[in-house]
Amino acid sequence: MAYRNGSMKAAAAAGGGGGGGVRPPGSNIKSSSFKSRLHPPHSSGSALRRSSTGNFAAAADGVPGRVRVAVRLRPRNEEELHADADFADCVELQAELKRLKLRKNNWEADTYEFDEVFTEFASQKRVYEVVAKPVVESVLDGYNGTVMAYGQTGTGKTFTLGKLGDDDTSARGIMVRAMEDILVDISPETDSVSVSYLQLYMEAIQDLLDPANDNISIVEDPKTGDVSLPGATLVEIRDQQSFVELLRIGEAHRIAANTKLNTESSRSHALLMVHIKRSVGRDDAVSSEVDDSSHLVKPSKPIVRRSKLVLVDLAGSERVHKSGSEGHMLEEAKYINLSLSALGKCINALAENSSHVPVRDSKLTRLLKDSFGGSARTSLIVTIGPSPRHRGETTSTILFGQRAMKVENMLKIKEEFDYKSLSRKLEMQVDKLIAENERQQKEFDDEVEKINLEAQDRIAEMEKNFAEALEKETLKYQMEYMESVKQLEEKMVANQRKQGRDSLCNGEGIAEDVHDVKRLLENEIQLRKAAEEEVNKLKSQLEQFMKPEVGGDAEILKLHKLLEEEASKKNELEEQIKSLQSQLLQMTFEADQTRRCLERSGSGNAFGGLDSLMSQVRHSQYKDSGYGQIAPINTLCEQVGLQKILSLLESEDPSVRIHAVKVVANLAAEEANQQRIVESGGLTSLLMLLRSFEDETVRRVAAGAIANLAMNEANQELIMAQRGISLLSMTAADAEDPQTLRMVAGAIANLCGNDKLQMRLRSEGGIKALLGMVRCGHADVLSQVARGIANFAKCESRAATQGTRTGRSLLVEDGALPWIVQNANNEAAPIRRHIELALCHLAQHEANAKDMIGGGALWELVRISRDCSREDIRSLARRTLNSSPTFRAEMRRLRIEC
Ligand SMILES: Nc1ncnc2c1ncn2[C@@H]1O[C@H](COP(=O)(O)OP(=O)(O)OP(=O)(O)O)[C@@H](O)[C@H]1O
Repeated sequence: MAYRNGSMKAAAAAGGGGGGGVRPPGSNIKSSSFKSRLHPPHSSGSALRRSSTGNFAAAADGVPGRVRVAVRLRPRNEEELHADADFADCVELQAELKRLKLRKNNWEADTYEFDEVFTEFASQKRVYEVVAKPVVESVLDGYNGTVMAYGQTGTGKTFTLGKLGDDDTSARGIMVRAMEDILVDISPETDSVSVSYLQLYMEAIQDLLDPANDNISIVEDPKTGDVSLPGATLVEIRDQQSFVELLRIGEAHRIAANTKLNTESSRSHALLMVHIKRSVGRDDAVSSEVDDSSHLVKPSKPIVRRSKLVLVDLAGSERVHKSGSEGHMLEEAKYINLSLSALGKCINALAENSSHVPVRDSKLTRLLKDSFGGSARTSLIVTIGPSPRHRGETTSTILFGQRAMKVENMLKIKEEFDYKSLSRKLEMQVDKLIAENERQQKEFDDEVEKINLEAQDRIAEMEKNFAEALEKETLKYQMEYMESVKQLEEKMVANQRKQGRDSLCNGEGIAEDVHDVKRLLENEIQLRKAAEEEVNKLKSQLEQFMKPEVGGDAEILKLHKLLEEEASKKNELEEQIKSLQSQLLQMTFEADQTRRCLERSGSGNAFGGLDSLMSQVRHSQYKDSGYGQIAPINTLCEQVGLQKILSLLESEDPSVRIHAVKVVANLAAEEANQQRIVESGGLTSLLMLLRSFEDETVRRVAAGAIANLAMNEANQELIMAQRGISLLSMTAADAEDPQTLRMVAGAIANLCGNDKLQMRLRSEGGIKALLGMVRCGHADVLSQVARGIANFAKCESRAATQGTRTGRSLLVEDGALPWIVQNANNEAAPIRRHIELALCHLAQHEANAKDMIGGGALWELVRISRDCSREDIRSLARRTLNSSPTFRAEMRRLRIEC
């Protein structure tokens, strides 16, 4: 067994990468491998990538990568089986040792070591996986790659690279299998694959996908040295089927010829260029412009890797005398050989690290500039035939492969920013930001609206509270004022009573009373001051409220109005105080007058001398007792005579007077007797009895009799004419017994129902007498008082309707309203009923409306209109409220519906 010479050994040793070159037997020959021991950066981790053991670290600076070379032996063809039947193959393969022995003769052989040695039995699959797959993987990782077949014509270059395997998929060549792996690995959403298919024929580059395009220029990037063919058709590949179709089209356009050595001899170099563009996002490479937007997802900076896989099916080198090429085919052969020879020279130069590599000698070397000594990962498969007849060509091929193994490439990854993709991503980001901004703006607007509404609600509530507080205060001061007036009036009545009772009234008592009244006035002045202070307080609250942020102009105007009303009420109070002061002066004057008058007249006994009648009365009583039954009063009257009975009313004997008054009262209860009693002077006598302070019974019975007489309209006028109202008022002020008061109140109540007596009754203190009696608190008394007020109000209302009366009610003027309002909801039904009617009558007169509103009567009227158990009163109240403009306006203001 022969070995190659020493110079080859040295060259092989210098080849690096742990492989290649001829090694002497027993020397430390390392088995080379197509599989690199380096791993590429940014591996996508696909199944395809996992099969790779390539290592391409430090891609930016490039990693060294020797050209890998495999040799493939074609099986003997038909012709060789016959022609060389008696001869052994010119090569002997030791595949497991990756060695090839080239026989020089029967006893001598040269041994060559390759990165891989494929016997004639090697499958297409294995050839692909060993030779091409590592390159394909590198390309998918972003490196350029070249797989090239070189060999004598007819040795299986096209078979190895371009076989489509239509009928037998196991026969598929490297081109088909490479694309299958590429399509499996890439992501259709972010990556793209496109191909161009060209042939270099007689130094012209023709587009196999568009044969008319037959003079494509080679463009070299002066900076990077990258080679490109911008004029070539570039077809994007989406599926395997369309790719195979493309190959079929290209194959159909490839120039081939029938030579002696190959019936389908390719007459051109074919180059399939597969361009891969892959997007690789990098989270660590975020642009500073978006760093501030921490709430946003940072867009990764889009990186694109562009790589290129070049699959080269070289035309076969041929000895023209063997191939039988002549004429045009000879020309073709010359071009083929010329370009292959140029390729060989370049590889020699590169293998020997020559400073000059004659790349420009042919288009083939220009096209493959990157594949040998460039930045691509390159695999070369050299195909050989077994025939000893072609030993020379086989040797030449093997030596070409050996030299190629010494060529060192510097693998570089090509990455660039994908500005288009970045722009798209940023646009999406901007859209998101705009949408987010709009959402936040809407949220903000909604929030502002909500706050506005809440503020309005709060202002409305404050307004309401303020109005309520104001109203409450007003009411409070009015009540206090009324209370003061009442006290004054009580005092006045007490004075009257004292004047009437004490014949010798001395100046000291009056002075005391005057002093008391003055004290009350001082209290009143204090109250007025308190009211003024309250008004000032309200004013300051108003000023506070007038601040722009609290209330608007309308609110301020409203408050002004309320203040004005408050001030006018205060003025009214002052007026009333003045009036009370003048009344006090009048009272003092009258008291003096009365005292003087009494001093002048002295006291006397107007009654007497009726003993006989008395005995009859006593007898009558006795008879009643003795017979067990009461004799009818009328019978007594007939027997004794009315005149006689009436005269007994003035008897000096108190017991006689009592019996006599009882008799008269019983008679007065009969309507038929009333006129006779009055005509006979009974009314006068009865009125006089009211003065008999010493006996409550006499006064009570007399008052009852007067009350009965007062039921008759004619008698009412007589009672009034005889100053009966003054006497009744006096009794009302003085009496303590509820029954006496009930009788007096009943009598006055009857008088109140007379239209003609209204003014006089009032001027003689009838209303005040009525009101004075409420101090008693007895329901019977209160009921009579309420009845009197209702009667009076009814007459007033009638007079107002008839136009005979104007101005506000005398009841109101005499201060009846607070008591009326206070008792409008009295639990005793008779009292309540009379007062409800009184309120309705008062309300019918528009002049009373303002006082009634001020006094709180409106609320009672509204309640009556809603709750009164009697339908007629309910509807009367409703009608009354609705017919009064003042009430209507107030109800609108208070948002009350009736
Ligand atoms: N490994 C192989 N196994 C079986 N048949 C093969 C093998 N290699 C080549 N052949 C056959 O040999 C013949 C020639 O092969 P092919 O056309 O691929 O050679 P070539 O090197 O491309 O020739 P040329 O350079 O003239 O184009 C074909 O019929 C092919 O089928």
